[in-house]
Amino acid sequence: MSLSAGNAQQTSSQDLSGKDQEVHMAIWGSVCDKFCREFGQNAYDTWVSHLIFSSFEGGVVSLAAPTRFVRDYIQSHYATRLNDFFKADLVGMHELVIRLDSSLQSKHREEQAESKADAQSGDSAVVTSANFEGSALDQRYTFDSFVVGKSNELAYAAAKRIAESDEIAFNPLFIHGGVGLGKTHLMHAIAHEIRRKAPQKKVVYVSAEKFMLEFIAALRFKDTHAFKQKFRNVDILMVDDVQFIANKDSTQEEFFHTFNALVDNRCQLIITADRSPTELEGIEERIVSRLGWGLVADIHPTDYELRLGILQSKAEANDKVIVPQDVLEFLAKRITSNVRHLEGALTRVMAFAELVGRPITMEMTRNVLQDLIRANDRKVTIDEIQRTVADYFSIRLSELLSDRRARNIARPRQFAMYLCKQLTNRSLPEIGRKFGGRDHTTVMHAVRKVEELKEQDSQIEDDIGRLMRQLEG
Ligand SMILES: Nc1ncnc2c1ncn2[C@@H]1O[C@H](COP(=O)(O)OP(=O)(O)OP(=O)(O)O)[C@@H](O)[C@H]1O
Repeated sequence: MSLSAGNAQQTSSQDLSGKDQEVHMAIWGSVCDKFCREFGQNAYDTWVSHLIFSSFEGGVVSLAAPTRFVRDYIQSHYATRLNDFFKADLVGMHELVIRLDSSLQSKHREEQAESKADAQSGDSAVVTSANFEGSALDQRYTFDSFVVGKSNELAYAAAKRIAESDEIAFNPLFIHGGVGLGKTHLMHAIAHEIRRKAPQKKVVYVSAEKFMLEFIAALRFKDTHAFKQKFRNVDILMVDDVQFIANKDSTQEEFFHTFNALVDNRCQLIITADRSPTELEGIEERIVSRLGWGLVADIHPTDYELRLGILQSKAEANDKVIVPQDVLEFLAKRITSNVRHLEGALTRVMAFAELVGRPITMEMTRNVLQDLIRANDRKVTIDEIQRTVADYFSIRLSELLSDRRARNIARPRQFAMYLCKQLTNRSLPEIGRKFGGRDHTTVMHAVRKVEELKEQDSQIEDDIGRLMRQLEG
């Protein structure tokens, strides 16, 4: 992971010295690295890159932020995870403090002014070619490196069509799917391909978060004209993770007008989100309906064959260590959560083998990946729970999901909701939606009811125990 401008290495030298400083710099670098992996380069560039590592004293890590806005945002959105990352690397660390250091402000302002001037001149620091503006593109994310399977073939075909065709076949292209399944990869691949084939076309790729931040900056600098110019004067606009603008009213207003202007001018829009347009919460209806105007392509969770294909292509791209086929198969079988974790697992095993200078074996893989394998083993899906509960009580799945209130159907339904809450990370509204669009209060009621029943009735406790073992086993 490359960290831009070497910011990860920034520390306040007056507080640290010699070997300590080296160690702390390395740890800060590793924390930034983990942050990038979890939240992405955009979030890093926008927020964490402005922090300075000040000190580590008496178990307290102190970071400095240049402005109150940056500090508060990081505090409320990322501090918990930063804290976890530090704790994993820094023995004896028990608290993270982010303080305001106004002496950093002038530097921060200079950087902002620079990037603003760059944006206006079309020569921003993150511009990667004459026709490309926005956030930096990852060079690895191309169509060639994207492995196609059943779960992503529609999104892949649509992305290819947009990259290769001069006509607008559908507008917008809306790609949605769970975390780490390749949405950003496909967007970058489109941008690379257009850059290669039609260098005269102007392409802007931006995360929805960056879109919002630039909009806020434009309002602050009273420069919305430049903002509009940048986002409306393009051939192709790509907005990644649009769910981010949920409940951000002014940004949605601006996004709405940008959307309309681009569609009116017959410019291509490509948008991604973690769920379908109709499932987006906190986004205005007029935007939701527009998001569904063109082609909505979803990327489903990967199947075994696709995971193995991805692993094989990544292993082949590495010429330093050989990864045996049984290890690839083992990973494809056991790491099912998402492609980012799958890649991370392979990278970890390869890095370990390279460091210790030994060939990769199954035993080494199991040892190195203990935690990941355990985390994946616990993963159960809502669909599996529904099927298992329906089978257990000998009712049809359609009955379980229906509105029927008869006790022999309603009770298993409550059991299934309870198990979803216990065995998955899904929120109550998400669980409700998977049970025929029920409200989150219904799920909450079911969870409480089953908890009560378990206390009162040993048969029910027994049933729940058996179902849990069946699902986890
Ligand atoms: N089909 C695939 N072939 C090859 N690599 C893939 C595939 N799908 C995902 N990846 C890789 O998995 C990683 C995560 O993908 P990406 O960042 O595109 O996910 P995402 O869907 O945008 O996730 P998020 O919702 O977190 O933004 C990337 O390194 C990407 O290259």
